[in-house]
Amino acid sequence: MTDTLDAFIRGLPKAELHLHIEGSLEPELMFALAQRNRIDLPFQSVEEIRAAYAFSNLQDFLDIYYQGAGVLQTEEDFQDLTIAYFRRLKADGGVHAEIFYDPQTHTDRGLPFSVAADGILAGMKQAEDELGITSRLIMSYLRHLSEEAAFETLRQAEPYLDRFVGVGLDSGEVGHPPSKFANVMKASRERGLLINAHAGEEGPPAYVYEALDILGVDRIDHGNRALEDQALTRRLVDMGITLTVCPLSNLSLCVVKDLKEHPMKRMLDLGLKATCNSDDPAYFGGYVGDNYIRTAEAVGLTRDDLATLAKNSFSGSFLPAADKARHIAAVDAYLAAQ
Ligand SMILES: Nc1ncnc2[nH]cnc12
Ligand SMILES: [Zn+2]
Repeated sequence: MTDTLDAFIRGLPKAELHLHIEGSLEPELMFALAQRNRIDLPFQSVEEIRAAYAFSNLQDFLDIYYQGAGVLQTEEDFQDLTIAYFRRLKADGGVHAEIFYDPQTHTDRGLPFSVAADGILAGMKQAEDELGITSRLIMSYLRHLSEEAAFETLRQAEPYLDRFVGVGLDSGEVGHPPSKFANVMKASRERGLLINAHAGEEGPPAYVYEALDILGVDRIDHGNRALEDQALTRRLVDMGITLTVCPLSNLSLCVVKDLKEHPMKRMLDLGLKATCNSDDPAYFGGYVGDNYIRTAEAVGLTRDDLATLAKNSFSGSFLPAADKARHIAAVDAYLAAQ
């Protein structure tokens, strides 16, 4: 990889559309918050934490990720976590982000609903004021829990609904198909929320069909396994559905064995609206810029491919049409200036 491609990617204006804020908790901050909140961690050092980040599948990762989130106790903790992420995004040329958080991970350990929500929203405002980065917040339902528990989360979220752009569906996919959440997703949509679902990360193409047909999703998170089904792939292309693809996550969680086998290039060549994202960057070895760079290296993305990814990140965002057009024009202007 030449330095020039690295610089080209970091300067390319982009949005991140698939980021779990709890997944941006770096070991250093985990240690600092554990100390601040007098919480014992089962690790003696930052190096020991990083050494534990060797996953063979999604569940391996989730076990450590939910444990790590336990150090987040106060609004200030969530604000510190959030602004730290946006500083990284700024360094990678990010100008907008639509971020997930998992309310149930926090309410289930006794925090009031307001603590995480207010802290993250404060961090997002700080990012806009200090860094000029805009953002939107998406609350995700944990799919290993019941639909009833998701309904309870929607009830608790009632005072915040004007500050959430949408809902998501995450956590362990296999055995928890989108159809399990049909009613709560319908209720969420009726409250004006846009619908996202992780589908086709580890789960089969049938889960992607369910996300489309039963949930009526506005975006699919991951979507890799849709490529196993030609008719489904064609449908995603025809519908222009945005896929929030996460290459380094896919590598860490063994969705692909080698980054050289990653389908990103194939997705673009097929005309899918793929975007490039980091998912849980503190756990998967890279933020959004690293995801662009390492994928470009591994599968041979051209500058035009990279610009397409950046444009897809804006066209697939939940921003108003005029803002999308302004950001896409900025990508074209950036390309023309090279
Ligand atoms: N990659 C992922 N898949 C499902 N749930 C998640 N929660 C955080 N990251 C996730
Ligand atoms: Zn995810």
